[in-house]
Amino acid sequence: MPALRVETTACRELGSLLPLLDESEPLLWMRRGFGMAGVGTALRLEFTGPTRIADAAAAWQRVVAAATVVDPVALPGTGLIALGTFAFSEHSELTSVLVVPATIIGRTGGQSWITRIAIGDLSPLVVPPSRPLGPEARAYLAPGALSAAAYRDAVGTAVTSIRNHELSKVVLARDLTGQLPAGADLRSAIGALALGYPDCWTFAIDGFIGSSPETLVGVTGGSVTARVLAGSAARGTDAASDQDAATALATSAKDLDEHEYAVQSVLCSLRPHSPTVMASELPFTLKLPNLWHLASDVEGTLVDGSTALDLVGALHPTAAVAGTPTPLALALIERLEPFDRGRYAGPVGWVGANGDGEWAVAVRSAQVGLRGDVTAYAGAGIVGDSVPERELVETRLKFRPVVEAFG
Ligand SMILES: C=C(O[C@@H]1C=C(C(=O)O)C=C[C@H]1O)C(=O)O
Repeated sequence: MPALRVETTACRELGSLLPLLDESEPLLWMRRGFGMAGVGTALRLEFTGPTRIADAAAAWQRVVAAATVVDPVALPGTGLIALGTFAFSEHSELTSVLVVPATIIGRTGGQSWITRIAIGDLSPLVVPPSRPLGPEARAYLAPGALSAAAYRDAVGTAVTSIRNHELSKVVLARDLTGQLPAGADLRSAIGALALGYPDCWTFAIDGFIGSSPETLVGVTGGSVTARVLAGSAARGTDAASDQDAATALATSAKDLDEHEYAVQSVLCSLRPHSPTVMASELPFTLKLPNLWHLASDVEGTLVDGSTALDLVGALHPTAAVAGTPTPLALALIERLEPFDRGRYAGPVGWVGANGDGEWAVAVRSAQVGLRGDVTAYAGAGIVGDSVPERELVETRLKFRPVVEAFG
């Protein structure tokens, strides 16, 4: 493992992180304008296959052990960090990566910082140039391998399997594809996501961009948190119908069922690491610009010194994006989805030298290839009462952030 030199320096408030990003290789983790932007790459590690997350956790320990870190700021996100994105499936063709940026610009409410990272000598301390965002990165996204009709059929097949008691829940996705013009500035699509969905985690790593409302896991100083989302409804068209939609969601037996599977999968995976981990008794309704979601916050204290990456490995894939029981749900996904999900619904986030980190479930996302090809996926949790047409409409609403960002 190369020996990284790392130095964090406090700096004046630098304003929006977006103009600092590289147009073609943006690196970002941000919520409500706060977070980290990366420029350049000091180290890139790639992983594939069933042990991709465990391999990344082990590799990260070796990177940390070999690094020399000077970090007088000592806040979450300062010092040595890697941004990461993992493929959903162990069979995925797409690589999972940890990227250690060469320069990180970070900001929280009260503090901004610059971290320089290099294998040899550190570069002089300079603020990366701020460049105005280019014209909109427009791509028309159309159905890919799974048409709307084929998606309804797949949902119908899944409902039959569930009613035959083969499994309890499966999350089925469909795909949209499009093409960006040459030289498109990805930062405008990322900016649209960040502006439209300020309470979500907006990310950009290795061409994978999105704005996720769902925390897979957060680790800070021995505490673990997660926000489970499952169960969705369209927003109303006026205040009264919007309230009705939220109330209907909060009392829908179908959605509460779907949600409970997701909460139980997270609690079961975390319990070995945090025996006292708990979720709120009832889910709350989380309001996003495009949807209502049923949400539960989970909290616990870690007893075994697990790092954020260890817990990512323990949690992925949750029932919010795979189903219950997990192996049967994954097998049905493989059978009914005629595509590789890539990093969609996989873990995306960052890990620090002390193992702290924040990871989201990479929904509301799109992968941009080297030739500007865009692939996006959105899915819905299917249970015995699911109606194919309604699930199709739900995926349409879930595509909205990405479709509008490229629109
Ligand atoms: C699968 C997606 O979202 C997940 C599924 C949800 C549901 O089925 O209600 C809600 C939030 C996410 O956990 C997606 O956005 O593609």
